[in-house]
Amino acid sequence: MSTQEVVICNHLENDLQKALAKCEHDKVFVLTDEHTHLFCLPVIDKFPFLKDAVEICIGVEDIHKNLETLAYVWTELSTKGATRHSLMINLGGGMVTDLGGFAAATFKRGISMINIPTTLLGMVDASVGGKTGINFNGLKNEVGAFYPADTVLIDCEFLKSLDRANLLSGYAEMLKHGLISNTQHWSELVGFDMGHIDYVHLQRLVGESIAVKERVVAQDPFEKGIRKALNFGHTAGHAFESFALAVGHPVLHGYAVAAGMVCELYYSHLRMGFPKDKLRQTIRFIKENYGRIAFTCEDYERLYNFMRHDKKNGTEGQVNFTLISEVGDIHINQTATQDDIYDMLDFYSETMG
Ligand SMILES: NC(=O)c1ccc[n+]([C@@H]2O[C@H](COP(=O)([O-])OP(=O)(O)OC[C@H]3O[C@@H](n4cnc5c(N)ncnc54)[C@H](O)[C@@H]3O)[C@@H](O)[C@H]2O)c1
Ligand SMILES: O=C(O)C(=O)C[C@@H](O)[C@H](O)[C@H](O)COP(=O)(O)O
Ligand SMILES: [Zn+2]
Repeated sequence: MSTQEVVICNHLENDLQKALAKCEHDKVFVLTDEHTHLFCLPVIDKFPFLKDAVEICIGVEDIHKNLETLAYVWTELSTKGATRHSLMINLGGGMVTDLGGFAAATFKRGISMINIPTTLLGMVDASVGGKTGINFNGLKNEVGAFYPADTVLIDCEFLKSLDRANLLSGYAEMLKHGLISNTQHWSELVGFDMGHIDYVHLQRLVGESIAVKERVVAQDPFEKGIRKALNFGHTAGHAFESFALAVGHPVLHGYAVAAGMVCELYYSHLRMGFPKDKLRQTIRFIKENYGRIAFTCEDYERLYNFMRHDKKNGTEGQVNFTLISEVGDIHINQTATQDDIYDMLDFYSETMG
């Protein structure tokens, strides 16, 4: 996989101009969604070097991360003169960078791409590392490609217009990075006051979080092994997310991952001896900030069936998890039975009230 440059910006206009100069291109397309069109596009569309850029705007949130939207983006590229030498700027959260990334990966077999993430989740996770894709057949990220952006530009100024729920959603992935990295980073994250956000402190934590992700991706870009650490909380989390979407009460990705981490930390404690005090402290933080995902024991089989589609599963049809025996001590390819999974769901329901 080609290398990707992540730039923490101190002057977005200059940094974007440099990133564009690195990729020879004939035409620039800017992908936005209806919110980033309003809140974020005005920051960049005044840059003189973007005066001829063509905007493609799509609907918001995961309900639009689908084949129909992807086909719309392909159509816009095709009819508005994109060539193999065109360049796409994805300006948005993970939904835009995932779908836009997959559009860029596939249009004429691949055009250049720059990510400008505008959500916390986009900055610390989705825009970095090359996973792109769409939801399909009711399943999260069922179709996609590894296709890293040439450059990722991080400008935390965009966070000023982001609502609290989406800040928390991104923070859940930061907490995941804490759990898979080191106790000091984890401890700072669970001690952070989400009630009164200190943006200067948050910006430093963003930089550290991106570094955790970059380190893991550099070791295993195609998720053959250790990259599965970045999927901690996602076997259960994606099942919650797909289930919530299917029953018509979508939840934000990070909220589903936070719930998934409760289940998978509990199982890490049972199977791997993850320490009880850290389990309690992490769950307390999640309970206070994220509340509970709604499901009953009648839904267990459906949730289990979603987990059977997880990409980390082996060939034998078992459900695989990434577990941790301590903060930063990662155990990939850990199988759980259907009973184990029902036990995790019982634990979640009892603990989260
Ligand atoms: N590729 C990866 O490695 C990876 C990692 C994590 C998550 N994801 C995917 O990312 C998606 C979630 O991304 P997300 O949480 O960024 O959600 P999102 O992209 O849906 O954005 C959340 C909301 O915030 C709005 N928004 C974006 N920037 C804004 C700003 N600066 N000000 C105001 N509003 C703004 C969006 O329009 C949207 O309504 C999911 O599809 C998830 O599966 C991918
Ligand atoms: O970058 C990775 O690797 C991740 O797993 C990051 C996750 O936070 C992210 O949600 C990713 O999109 C999940 O991918 P999937 O392969 O489980 O669909
Ligand atoms: Zn995720």
